[in-house]
Amino acid sequence: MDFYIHAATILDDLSQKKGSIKQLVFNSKKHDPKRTYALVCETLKYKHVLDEVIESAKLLDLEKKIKKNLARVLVHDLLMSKRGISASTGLIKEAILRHKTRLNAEFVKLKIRKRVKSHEELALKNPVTLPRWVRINTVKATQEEVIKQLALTRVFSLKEVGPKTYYMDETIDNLIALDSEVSLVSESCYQEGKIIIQDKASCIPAAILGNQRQTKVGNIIDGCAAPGNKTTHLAALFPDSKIFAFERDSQRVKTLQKMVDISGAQNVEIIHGDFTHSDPMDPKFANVTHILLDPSCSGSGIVSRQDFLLEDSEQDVVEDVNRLENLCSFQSTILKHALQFPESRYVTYSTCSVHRLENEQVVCDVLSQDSQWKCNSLENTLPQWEDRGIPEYCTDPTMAKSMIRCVPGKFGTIGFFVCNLYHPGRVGDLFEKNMSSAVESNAKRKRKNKKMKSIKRKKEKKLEAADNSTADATV
Ligand SMILES: C[S@@+](CC[C@H](N)C(=O)[O-])C[C@H]1O[C@@H](n2cnc3c(N)ncnc32)[C@H](O)[C@@H]1O
Repeated sequence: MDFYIHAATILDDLSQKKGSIKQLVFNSKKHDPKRTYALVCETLKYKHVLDEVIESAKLLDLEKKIKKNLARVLVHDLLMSKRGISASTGLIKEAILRHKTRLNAEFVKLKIRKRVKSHEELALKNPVTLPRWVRINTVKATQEEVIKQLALTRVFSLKEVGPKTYYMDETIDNLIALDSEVSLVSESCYQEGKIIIQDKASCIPAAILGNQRQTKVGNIIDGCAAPGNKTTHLAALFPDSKIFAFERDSQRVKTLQKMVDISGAQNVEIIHGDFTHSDPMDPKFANVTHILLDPSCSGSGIVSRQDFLLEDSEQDVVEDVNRLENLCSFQSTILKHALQFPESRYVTYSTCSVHRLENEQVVCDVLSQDSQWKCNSLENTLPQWEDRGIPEYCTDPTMAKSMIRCVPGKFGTIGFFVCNLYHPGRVGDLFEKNMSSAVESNAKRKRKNKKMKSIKRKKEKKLEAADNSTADATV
């Protein structure tokens, strides 16, 4: 019975907003966490059904010693698990079993009322299902090869994606969306590194950096690299550059190495160490022109597959402000460091957080102390992406245009933030360039219009003259 009491305590803690399901289950070493996790999630999935059955059977009125969450987990297993309640006989189990017939009858009545045959049809459905985003690793394969190997048929909108179909993303090259339920781990093209499972939002930083080629492209730094999604993306986009991939955590370095090996990238040098301790003046980095910085963050943008199980009030776990402030200070330090490399021209800063403190605020704080770096233009920062930084969070609202926000669940992505920075002293002023090119094309258009008008006028004059001569002839 201890197992059920423990699962009920997790449900109590969830309603008191003490943490997420995963945190509460896996931080506590009690019992088998996987089994507890499964029972907690299943109970939440059927909470509305269980509550109705418990209420109709008057279980809590008749068994005053049993609390609501304990009743929920036990009734769940009694009615919905093939094994029933897996606990040795005792007072609590006996109390529930006394009402077995009544509980079963109420459950059958409810199914008839709801016109369903199986209890699975009564489960709460996840309203936010993200597709399975897959990046085709062009180091090893082409789109055509992968699509043929996975035997997929193309559909033309995200909504249409289902089993055995794919949607070709229009924002990021070589990115496809598959059915959210698809499992790819046993597919040979996954095992061979031809495809990389990577959320669309997470592909944006390397894609933006890949477009910054207005001046020379030298080597690249990925300051916070493991597990290596963005490193391998950079390796594919910049085959002629060396990618220096920093990772300070020894376990995660191993994962990074594995991912780089499987991706087939030959241009990555992994550096096991703290990026903030690297020396920007080291001759090794003298030719670094592009930097991708994706530091540790609160992860508040990550859409958990279980979030929908909690009511809004339970989900709203108050973020520890101290923790956010510490992260913000670390993120500012690491971004400041990234801006010190003497030849670097372009830096993207990204997080999978939705918090101002880790996003706009970090960028604004750092730029307020370094006048040499600026926010890049909208034209150079995926202009077609609708959701930008939040102007009210920026010291200068125009900065928000060089920022991208991905709203969790919208357009099939997790919550994400990217800012695109550049060094005008090394590449020239891109705003001025864009402005002058805009002025130039405006002037061109005016010249063209003038020319067209004068051609038209000449033609009209000719016609008039012809008309006049005809009229003359007729008179
Ligand atoms: C958000 S994850 C990076 C994810 C990665 N960019 C990807 O797309 O797969 C942050 C990583 O940075 C590492 N990290 C944090 N601080 C670091 C530092 N000062 N130097 C190097 N690595 C650091 C963490 O250990 C973690 O692996």
